[in-house]
Amino acid sequence: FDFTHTSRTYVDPSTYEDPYTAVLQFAKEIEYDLVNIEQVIGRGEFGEVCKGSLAPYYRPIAIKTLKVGYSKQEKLDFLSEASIMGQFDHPNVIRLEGVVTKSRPLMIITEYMENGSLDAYLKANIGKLNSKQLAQMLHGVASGMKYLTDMGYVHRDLAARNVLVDANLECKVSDFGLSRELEKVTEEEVAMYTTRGGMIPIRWTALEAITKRTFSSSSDVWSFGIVTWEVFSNGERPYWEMSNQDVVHLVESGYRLPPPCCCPRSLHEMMLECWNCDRSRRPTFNQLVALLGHLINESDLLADTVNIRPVRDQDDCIPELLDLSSLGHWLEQMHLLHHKPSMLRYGCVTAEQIMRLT
Ligand SMILES: CCCCn1c(-c2ccccc2C)cn2c3c(=O)[nH]c(=O)n(C)c3nc12
Repeated sequence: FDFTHTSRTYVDPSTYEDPYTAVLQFAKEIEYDLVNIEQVIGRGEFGEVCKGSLAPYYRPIAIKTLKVGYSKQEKLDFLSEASIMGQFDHPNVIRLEGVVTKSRPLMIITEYMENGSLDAYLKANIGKLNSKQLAQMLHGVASGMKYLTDMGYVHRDLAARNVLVDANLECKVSDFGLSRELEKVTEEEVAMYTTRGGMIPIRWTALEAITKRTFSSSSDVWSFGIVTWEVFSNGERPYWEMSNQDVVHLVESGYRLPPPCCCPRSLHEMMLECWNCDRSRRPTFNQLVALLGHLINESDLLADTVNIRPVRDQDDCIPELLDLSSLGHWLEQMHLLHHKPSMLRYGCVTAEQIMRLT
């Protein structure tokens, strides 16, 4: 037995018959009067997400509330998220402050992340983050996922929308539901298969998890590859407007997302490793943390981008031109040229270049 590796294993809250016992086992009950709700910052399916502060020090907090009229199952899922979060203690996993269960509405209270969810942050900061900063953000996500894997927790919904960003651009894994909050996955993304009554967001989920419902830390690694693509694509939607059906067929036939505009070759290679159809051949989060750490410390991370930056005068702010041979080739192979409009929004190719593709 390896005594050096003392990882506490995560306890599935559904092993407790009473959800209240589970949540108070892992979460601190907070006095409702100490919670100051300041403003609504998001809307979950179960209720609102608010920014607030916690007396007596008025530390900034985020609060998830469970709306009145919730079902028994919704209460179970709501409390189980707190029971799960309360077991974790890592700088790259959102920290639980406590819960309000002795008054209504039920609340889950966490540390406050000033820069919100990663997908929204990327869309709001297009072109402002360099490859090294993006790789550092991914290093944080991978570190959080390594910790969760060591704790024996499989996330099943790792996506940029479920990662939060603090004031120092530190990224923290969030969203520990047992079933998935619908509003995060549109109806169109709901797969036919579900595991425990939850919904599966197809374009982030490993093939074997979609077809055989085998979720594992290796299927979380596949999702991490998709998050890497999102991070280097300014929060672009994976597979653009393609239908779920197309995504599954495309991936089953071995196709993979192309390198994002201005993405270092090493990062796209890492994505492809995460998307190996044989899950035993994918890297572990341990290896991903080490690889990203190495790339960040290597000074020339920027050097090996996939796209050749044309020599332009300084004030020219036109983004990198895509290496169209790869993009055009990829689109052609998949007869996806009808996705031209979305490629234009993609921000790296011009209309005239797309026309040249046809
Ligand atoms: C993807 C997470 C959505 C809900 N949520 C949470 C959160 C997440 C899980 C349990 C409880 C809470 C309050 C913190 N924060 C935050 C935050 O700290 N800062 C933010 O700006 N936003 C939008 C947040 N949204 C949340």
